[in-house]
This record gives sequence, structure tokens and C-alpha cells, in this order.
Amino acid sequence: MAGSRKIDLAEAMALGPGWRHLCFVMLYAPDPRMFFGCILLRFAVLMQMQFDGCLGFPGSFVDSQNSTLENGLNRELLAKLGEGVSAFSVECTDYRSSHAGDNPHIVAHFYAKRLMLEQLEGVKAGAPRAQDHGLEVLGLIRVPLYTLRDGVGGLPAFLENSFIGAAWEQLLKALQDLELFELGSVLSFETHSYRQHSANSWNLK
Ligand SMILES: O=c1[nH]cnc2c1ncn2[C@H]1C[C@H](O)[C@@H](COP(=O)(O)OP(=O)(O)O)O1
Repeated sequence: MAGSRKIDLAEAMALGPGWRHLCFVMLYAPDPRMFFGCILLRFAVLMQMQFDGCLGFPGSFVDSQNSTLENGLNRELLAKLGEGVSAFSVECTDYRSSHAGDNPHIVAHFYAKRLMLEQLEGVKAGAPRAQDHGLEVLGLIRVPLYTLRDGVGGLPAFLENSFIGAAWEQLLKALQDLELFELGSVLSFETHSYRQHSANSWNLK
């Protein structure tokens, strides 16, 4: 979906039945714990490993004709992540952005939902019992929001993985907008991941 444009929700919903709606969500929670006794974890941010080895966010196409996008997304989360998601619901008032691409006619909606750490842990604990676990979704991944002393380990190395669709851009934009991580320290125009993804950008500005 290269060359997509940012649109607001009302405009997206007025596009008509020829358009399909993709919804994904980044679940995250403040995490005050320390890693190895010296690395502050800051936030727990969840992504998932897909069946094809790519990293992405939970979600999929949702039916926008018979219910709201958020209801469709919440049902999808139940199938992909299991009963742990019944402790909350994603709402249109949460962090959200929408991008429309004309060929094919798809609108991609990306949400971020802030949870309490216990809720996030509940999602992780329940995921192995979800309907799609082990088939489409191989497991939940925690995004490392730190850099190791070598300057490579942690988030910079994580960003070199393979990501599906616009997941790489969505992750970075959300980390930046929600001020979960200071990206300037890990992302330079020289990095492989930056060059790789900016060439296939969804222009998520
Ligand atoms: O996390 C994501 N962020 C952005 N785009 C994504 C993400 N995960 C998948 N995708 C893209 C890839 C495909 O173009 C569509 C649909 O993927 P999926 O939900 O796997 O749909 P199917 O069941 O395969 O139709 O979204």
C-alpha cells in the first residue's frame, strides 16, 4: 500500500462498500521493572510473530458494514489473543491513525491502547489458548525499549527483523507520538532498517 494518504475516521467511513478496512493495535503498558538489575524497561509494548516469521501487530480486516471498526477489531483480538483481551476494549478515542490507498481500495487503521501492566500480562498469559495461536500467530513478542552498551543490542537490533506491511513504520511512529522512546538515539538514516523501510513507506506522517 505504498503511496497511501492520511485521512480522518469520518472520511474513511464515508468511502463506501468498495473499500476494505484493516485494523491493527499496539498494546502497551508502563513497566517500571529493571532488566539485569540495571536496564529500566520503561514500557511493555507487544507485537506478534506471524506464521511466516514476520513481526506485526494483532488485528486484520474487519467488517465495517455491520459494526464499528473497534467492535470488529475487539472480536479479532479475542480470536488472535484469547480471553485476556476481555479486560479492556479498544475505542475510537484511543490513539489512532488512518491511511487510505487507492489500489487496492484499503484503509488501514492503526490504534494504540494503553493498558495496566497486569492487563498486558493477562493478554500474554492467555494467548497460548487463543483460537489462532500456533497457526496464524506463533507468539507474542515484547519490543525491547532499550539499547545495550554496544549501541546495537536492544531496539536497534530488533528493528532489523522482518516486519509485515507497515508494521515497522507504525511501531516507530507510535513510539515517537506517545513518547515511549527517544528514537533519535537509535535511528539514523544510515541504518539498514531505515533504508529498507523508507523505500517501501506508507508515508505515515
Ligand atoms: O501489523 C501490521 N501492520 C500493518 N499491516 C499489516 C500488519 N499485519 C498484517 N498487515 C498487512 C499485510 C496484509 O497486506 C494485510 C492483511 O494481513 P492479514 O491480517 O494477515 O490478512 P489475511 O488474513 O492474510 O487476509 O495487512
